[in-house]
Amino acid sequence: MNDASDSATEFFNLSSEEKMSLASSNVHEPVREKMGNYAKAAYKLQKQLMKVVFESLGLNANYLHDEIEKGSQVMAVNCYPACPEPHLALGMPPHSDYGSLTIINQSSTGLQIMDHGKNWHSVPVIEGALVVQLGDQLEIMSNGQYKSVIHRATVNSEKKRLSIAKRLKALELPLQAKIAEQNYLLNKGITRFAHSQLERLALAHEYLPLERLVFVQKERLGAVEKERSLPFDVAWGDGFPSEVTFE
Ligand SMILES: O=C(O)CCC(=O)C(=O)O
Ligand SMILES: [Fe+2]
Repeated sequence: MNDASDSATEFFNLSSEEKMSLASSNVHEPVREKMGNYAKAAYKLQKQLMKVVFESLGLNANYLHDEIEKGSQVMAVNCYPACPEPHLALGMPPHSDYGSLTIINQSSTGLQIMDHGKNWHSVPVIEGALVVQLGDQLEIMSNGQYKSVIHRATVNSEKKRLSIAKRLKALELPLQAKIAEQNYLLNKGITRFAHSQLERLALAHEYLPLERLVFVQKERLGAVEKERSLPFDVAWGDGFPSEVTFE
């Protein structure tokens, strides 16, 4: 943990030229060693946590094993310089992460999460502790039993803040999870196809909380339905079977 934080600090203290000199397409270069070790350790932890989550849902601990192995891992190292007017600025706007699990290592307070009453709470920094956040994919997979947390990053007037966010997203949900996803989204008034479109939009625009995606989709759906007078699934369907049986 400390190695990764130190590497991030060292990196952001470099000049632009020095930063450029470290650019490479080889993720195994020695310069990446400390961060690479951290990424590996965080990935191991994420996989263990996914097992616990699946077990808590009454599923096999190895559920989605292959999809997780083949899924994507992104490590974002965020640097928020000190801001003279922190009440007027945000380091990162409110969003939920689109993957399953994110592990955050923050150098100082700044991460805030939103509760049901839409109040913001600061996540304390506890020496040696990491923050685990659930993302949209887990909310969808668990049919809403687990909630994707809406969070944001505030800035500080005196000191620069660093955070390392290690994200994990399973590749493609298998059929059973897709059914759950489809039902969940349908309950919210959104088709899976439209969700995937919106997910792409979210990726392109970096972040959009799930609730916001649903809202945007509903707005669009209203417009499309009016325009074409077609039933919900026909207007936005993706060929996903409406009835599937399991053994
Ligand atoms: O800086 C933080 O604590 C939050 C970072 C974050 O939410 C992200 O990278 O997705
Ligand atoms: Fe995030």
